Amino acid sequence: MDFAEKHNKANGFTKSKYIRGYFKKYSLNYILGIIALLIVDIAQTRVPIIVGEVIDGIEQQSIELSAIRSAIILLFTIAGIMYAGRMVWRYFIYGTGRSIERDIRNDMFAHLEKMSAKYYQKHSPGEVMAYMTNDLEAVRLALAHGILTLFDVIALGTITLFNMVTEIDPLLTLAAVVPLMLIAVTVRFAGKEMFSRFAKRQEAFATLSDFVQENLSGIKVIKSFVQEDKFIDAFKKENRNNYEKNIKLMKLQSIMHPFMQLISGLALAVTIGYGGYLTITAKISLGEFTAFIAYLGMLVWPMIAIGITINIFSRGAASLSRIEDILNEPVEIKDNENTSVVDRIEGHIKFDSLNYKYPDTDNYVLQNISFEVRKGQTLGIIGRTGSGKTTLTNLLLRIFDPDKGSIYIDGTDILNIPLNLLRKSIGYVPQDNFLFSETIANNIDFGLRESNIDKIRASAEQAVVHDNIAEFKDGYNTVVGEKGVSLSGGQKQRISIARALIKEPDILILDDSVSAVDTDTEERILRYLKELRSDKTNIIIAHRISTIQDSDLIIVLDEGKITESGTHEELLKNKGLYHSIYEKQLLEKMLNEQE
Ligand SMILES: Nc1ncnc2c1ncn2[C@@H]1O[C@H](COP(=O)(O)OP(=O)(O)OP(=O)(O)O)[C@@H](O)[C@H]1O
Repeated sequence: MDFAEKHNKANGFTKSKYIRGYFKKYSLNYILGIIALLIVDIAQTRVPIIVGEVIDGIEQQSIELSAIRSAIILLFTIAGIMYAGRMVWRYFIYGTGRSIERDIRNDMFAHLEKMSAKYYQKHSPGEVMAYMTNDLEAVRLALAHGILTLFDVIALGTITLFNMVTEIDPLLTLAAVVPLMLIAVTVRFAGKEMFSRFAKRQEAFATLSDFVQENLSGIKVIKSFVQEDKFIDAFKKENRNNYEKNIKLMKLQSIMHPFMQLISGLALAVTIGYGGYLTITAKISLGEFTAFIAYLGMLVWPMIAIGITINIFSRGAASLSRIEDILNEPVEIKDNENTSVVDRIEGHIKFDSLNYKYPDTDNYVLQNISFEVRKGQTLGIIGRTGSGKTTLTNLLLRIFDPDKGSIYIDGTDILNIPLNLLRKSIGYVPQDNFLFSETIANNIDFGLRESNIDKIRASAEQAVVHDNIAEFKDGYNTVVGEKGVSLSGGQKQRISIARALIKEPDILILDDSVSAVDTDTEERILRYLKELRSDKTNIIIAHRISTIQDSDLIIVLDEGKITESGTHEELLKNKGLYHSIYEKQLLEKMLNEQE
């Protein structure tokens, strides 16, 4: 991006409607902060004049002690004003930056919660996290530090230059300021490189952190495959990269800082040379000369800050546009004008010639799917891995919407059922049964949030996990470790089942949810389901025939198509895929029993 483009982007920052809404909301804070800043700048630029007058008085031996006392009192008063003023602007401007950052983060999170699975397929968690951290940070910097330096540069620069020109000498001002401008130009252009090196350093650090995090999560796998040395070497590489990026940044900083000091020194040399001459030839007084030197010191900061401010706004604008892209991303799966006023779901499901393919893929993973399950019936789904079973349930939950064909519940197209009602009416036990790092009770109560321990316990009993939970020292208050590490796979599965059962959903979906439990426990769970949910709809996906053989309807999925459907007995008679899976599993069982 070239200078002009970036400059336009800087304008873009304040032109953004979204950010202008926040400027408006916090306008009073900004106004108070800027007023405080102006007062500080005005007070600060009085100091050299007062000191200069005292010096002149002393030199000409015309000053009274009482005048020195008044000058000291005035200087103290100015120091007091500057102290209070700096506190005020810090509070209002930096505080407002933090407030807007908090508000934007809330906006982003609320919007991200509405985004569909399709969105997350295109945007990785790492990318989304970068928007929520690095980009937001860049925007906050513009909102706080950027605004502050912008006004400070204008106010302090103008007042100081005005005082130098009107109170001391215009030509001396020109002679001293020209070298100082080199600082502004240097910061502006070297600053671009500095930001780029800074971003690379951040990136290297983020990669390093991700590496450590993944390593720690997968430490058991690493150890069991004796891969520690490989990971140590890979870590060294990442760590070296991080070191190099830091050194690159440091190198530039170590060139820039002394260079700026050199330029300030040059400006001072010019001032002392030419200003000294003007003093000796009595064109300006000694007091004015010292005041001028003090002003020169005050001008260094605005010169540095011009470049910094432009860079901060450019970066802020680029980050803001990325954040706005997220906020403007349309919510794909939502209620629409055709949403009907249904307030209850009975559970009669009908798939009608449904087809689905994932975004950015060519093949339909579901083709021409049609079947019907009535309220009170259980549907069993079986099929090889990758045959489309999970996809089918995700379409029912509207995690995705179908490309062709429809799904009806109680005769209404699910696209027209209020989304909240649809999802509230379905108890879903996903294959990867994710648990939150909270207590077991809260994990089970997740969809209800009633904190009714009797209900929590009852659903844990139905999921045959109560006895396990009772054995834990803290029982239902046991906090599930990160990603459920303290629980076995089977326990996690059954807690997820309890979480679905507590909702007493009209439709229950178990996606391969009893695969990690032994057959006796599985039988007990299925028995409970039969007793408790005989008047509700159940969908059970399984790889084991024993899990689904009692279903009212079983469908066999193969490469996205229903190749067989019927009851267990009917399917066995068919002698198709179902029959061959059955035979295989029967043989496996017999062999296991013989062992
Ligand atoms: N998010 C996705 N993007 C692209 N393709 C996907 C996605 N999720 C699944 N697929 C593909 O869709 C097909 C069906 O996957 P699905 O998870 O529905 O199968 P499944 O029958 O549930 O498998 P399993 O028994 O292993 O759970 C597979 O070929 C899979 O690779």
